[in-house]
Amino acid sequence: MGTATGLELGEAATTALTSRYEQHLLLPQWASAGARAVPAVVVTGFLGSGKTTLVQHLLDAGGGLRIGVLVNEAGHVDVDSALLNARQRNAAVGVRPADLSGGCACCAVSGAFGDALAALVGGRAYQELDLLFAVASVNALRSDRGVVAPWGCVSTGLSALLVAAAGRLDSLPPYVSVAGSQGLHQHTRRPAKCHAQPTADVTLVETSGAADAGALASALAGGGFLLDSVMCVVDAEAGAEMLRAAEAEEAPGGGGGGGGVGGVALAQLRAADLVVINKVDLATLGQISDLEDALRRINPSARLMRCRFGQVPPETALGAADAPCGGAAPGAAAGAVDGGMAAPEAAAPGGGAGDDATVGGGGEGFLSHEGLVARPTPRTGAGARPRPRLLRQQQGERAGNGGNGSSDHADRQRGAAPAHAVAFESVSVVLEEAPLCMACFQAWVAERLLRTPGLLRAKGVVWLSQRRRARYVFHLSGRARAECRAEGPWQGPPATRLVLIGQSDAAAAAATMPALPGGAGKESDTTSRGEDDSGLVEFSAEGVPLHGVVADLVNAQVLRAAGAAAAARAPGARFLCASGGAAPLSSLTGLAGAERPAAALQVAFRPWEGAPAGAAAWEALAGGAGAGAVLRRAYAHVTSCKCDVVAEMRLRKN
Ligand SMILES: Nc1nc2c(ncn2[C@@H]2O[C@H](COP(=O)(O)OP(=O)(O)OP(=O)(O)O)[C@@H](O)[C@H]2O)c(=O)[nH]1
Repeated sequence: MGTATGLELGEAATTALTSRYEQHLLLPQWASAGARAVPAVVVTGFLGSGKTTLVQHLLDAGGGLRIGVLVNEAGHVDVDSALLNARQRNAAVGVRPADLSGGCACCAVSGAFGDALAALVGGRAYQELDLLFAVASVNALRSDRGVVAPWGCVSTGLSALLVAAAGRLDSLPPYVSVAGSQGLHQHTRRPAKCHAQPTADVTLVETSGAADAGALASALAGGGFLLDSVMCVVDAEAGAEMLRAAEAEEAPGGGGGGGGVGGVALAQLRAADLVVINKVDLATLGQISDLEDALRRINPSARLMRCRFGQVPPETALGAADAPCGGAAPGAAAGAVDGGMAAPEAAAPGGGAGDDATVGGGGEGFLSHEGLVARPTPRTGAGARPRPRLLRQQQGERAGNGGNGSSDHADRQRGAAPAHAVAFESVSVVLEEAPLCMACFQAWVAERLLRTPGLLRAKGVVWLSQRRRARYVFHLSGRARAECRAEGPWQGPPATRLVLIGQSDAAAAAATMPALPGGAGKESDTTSRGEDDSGLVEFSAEGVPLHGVVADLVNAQVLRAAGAAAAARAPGARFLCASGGAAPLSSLTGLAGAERPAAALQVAFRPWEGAPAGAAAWEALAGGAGAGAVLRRAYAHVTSCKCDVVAEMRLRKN
């Protein structure tokens, strides 16, 4: 099945996950559990690093496995489950949302999470499902409160077969106990037991990027779930810089005390069994190499794995704690750091040649799952299974050695505020009455969101007047990279719902929208009118990819040229949206450039005095040196070659 990024999953990938799962069930600790415990994987990572993207990939790769997902979300607008649901072929089922309000949610998360787990395994709908896709939304921030989102499901039949084959029949006594409201060390408090028939094969737990995974892991481990491993996703482009700052902050005299952004990131990394270095398409080999050095310093025993768009080999979702530690697998080249995979295209150690080039798909030094031959991770001994690092840490802390991770919750026990509670604020923006003018939205993004210091993340869905029927998904993450793309029609009533997350009052500052409804800008007038296409130009480059044409590069050129031309002529007119087309939707990450192919691009111009409308505006702004010319130049050689592929370039006004 194609993903939103256009990357394909092979049958081998799904089979690999299934066979990894079978191996799990045959392990002695699972067989002797006396209950049908469900393996649980905690997926953590800093804000915007790509957790949802990775989880989505694993869901796509799930094949016959019934995978439940609990999403620990920041902010009261539950964006992540909406985003996941949007891409799922699942129907939502009617499990009543649970209110998780009250208290610092990361520290109250065990109780809330416990309730979510209990409901998960006890609900009637759950009993009827083959595969559960569960989303538990838990607020990890101070200002907003979370809710547990409705759960969705898909049906397959393979899992029952696997369970039977492994001798783990559903008639085994089911038992789930989840407990604790005070974080890592008190997971036996407030026991909440639920007798039910758990039928999910694997539970993936996605934490919000601001959350400490410890409380979630404790709740899982203290219940009928077996904590399999903790994965931490890191942004290849933004990661090294952030970790440098975090380590400096943590150093004696650094003044951080773990209460800043970096403290949360370090705690997450130290708890990880597997660190996924995501977004390698945006980073140079030098950046990735620096990042890997930092990661090995912070957590020498974690496995490291590079990928883009979360495309890890699906079977790594299970058994990360089993793999040989220390980064590189035996026999793998230095830098090719997957403990469980053969790696024919090993990354160049130390950055290698091409240090200045980003590491795109298949580029030098890039290690992706494509082309890799999956094989099971070797075990360290007959039946041996190392405990996930997080559990080892907790054990160490209880034994009084302090450990490295989860000092946040240790602080909490000593009465101090948890680190994340003082580090982040979230603000939700909900506009239901009218769609937004695309140009105004773009201007707000370019002039406000991208220029507010301390704003770490923004995401959500956007309702635009130029495309009322299309549901646009917006992300701002990493190094001020903004992306907005249409993802099909609205499933429910359209509305703009955004969550902004930042340090201190950055989110609140950024949320002011002078040019949007409710604000003071005159442009807001346009939103109350009908379909408004003034200033919007959609142009398509159809027929790509062509022989001899690198669509990614062409798109990057187009966007840069259009952005530069537009920005020079009209401030705020340089933000581009990708729209759906015949080709897979693409991700236009970055304001002025894109490294990924697009089927159709949109650019909207904020009206300015004397601006011509529509296509004329496009020509006025981008005409001579703009996108049209760039496209024509890029494809010029194709028409004169012997290829039977024809480049069709169009500038199309909506
Ligand atoms: N270029 C590029 N963009 C990526 C990659 N992976 C994810 N993204 C984009 O990064 C943005 C954030 O991705 P998410 O998966 O939502 O990140 P997240 O970690 O779940 O975010 P939070 O839950 O808010 O912490 C989205 O715009 C993704 O499309 C990648 O490998 N390369």
